[in-house]
Amino acid sequence: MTATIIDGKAFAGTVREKVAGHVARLKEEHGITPGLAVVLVGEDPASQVYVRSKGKQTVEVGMNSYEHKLDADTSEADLLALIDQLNNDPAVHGILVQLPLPKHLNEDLVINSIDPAKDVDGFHISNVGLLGTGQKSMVPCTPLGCLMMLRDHHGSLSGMDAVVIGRSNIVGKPMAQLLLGDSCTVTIAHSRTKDLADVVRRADIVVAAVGRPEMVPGDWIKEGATVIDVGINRIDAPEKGEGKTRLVGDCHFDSCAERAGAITPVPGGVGPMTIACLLANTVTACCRANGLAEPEGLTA
Ligand SMILES: Nc1nc(=O)c2c([nH]1)NC[C@@H]1CN(c3ccc(C(=O)N[C@@H](CCC(=O)O)C(=O)O)cc3)C=[N+]21
Repeated sequence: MTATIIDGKAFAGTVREKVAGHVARLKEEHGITPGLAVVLVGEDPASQVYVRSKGKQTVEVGMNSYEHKLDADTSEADLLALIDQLNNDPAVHGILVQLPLPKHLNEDLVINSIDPAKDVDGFHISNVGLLGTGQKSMVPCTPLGCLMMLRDHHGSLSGMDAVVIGRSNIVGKPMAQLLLGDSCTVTIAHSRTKDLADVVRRADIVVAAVGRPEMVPGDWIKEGATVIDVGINRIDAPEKGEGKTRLVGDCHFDSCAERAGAITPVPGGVGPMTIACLLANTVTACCRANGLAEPEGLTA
């Protein structure tokens, strides 16, 4: 079998169009412009790229973007004071604090100081609990993007065997909750899992989110399975010239594509959907804050 490529870049474009439509309606009918605040502490180059691209897309769909860049040695008190200010700013409907934070800052404390209603990353303990109990919450962007692509490809996911490789709070665990919510039989595998190859071979849906370049080979993939590759790893590419690099996923693309029924590429798969879902979550947060109907097709 040669896999269908799930084009996350194109799908993200359609999500952004939907978001733009809701933003236009919020402006015309209610005089409200959704606003997203992004806080970046320090100067990690990869984070700067991500924050810039996010700010650009926020403006492109008609929303307000507020960027706060703080020095790497910013104190916890100063960061918490900024979050408090954003929590109380009615023009700000979504707040994202770029992770990872510099070592001297307590990530859990910082995330849990964000108003859960503005927590467009869905990382606040309150949103984690709401998702785990099947209540309305803000859903983490990467898993939400993966779910949208899976639903689009399969329609119903009910009864499918899903294996999530990776148990992080930002991808693995919320992804498992969402798949369970769609009635999959869910296994969460990780670095201590015994016979990982055999566990993955049972899966109709494989979500790889470990951050290890090309660790899943094609012979782990059941014939016809759907592979969602969350990994974005930069590796050396001497074949492109000295000092050159390229992006690869957690799955070995060519061999997995030979066995899978469908697969997401890296780049152009989950990454663009993550940013599109951040915009979607901001519109959702804005609607909820104003007591308006949820935007259709943009929530879990
Ligand atoms: N609070 C917080 N929320 C996040 O959502 C968050 C974060 N912190 N910290 C960093 C990671 C990383 N992340 C990416 C999103 C999109 C691409 C993306 O669109 N990647 C392109 C490739 C980009 C390139 O060429 O380098 C692609 O996969 O096609 C990458 C990385 C969000 N993150």
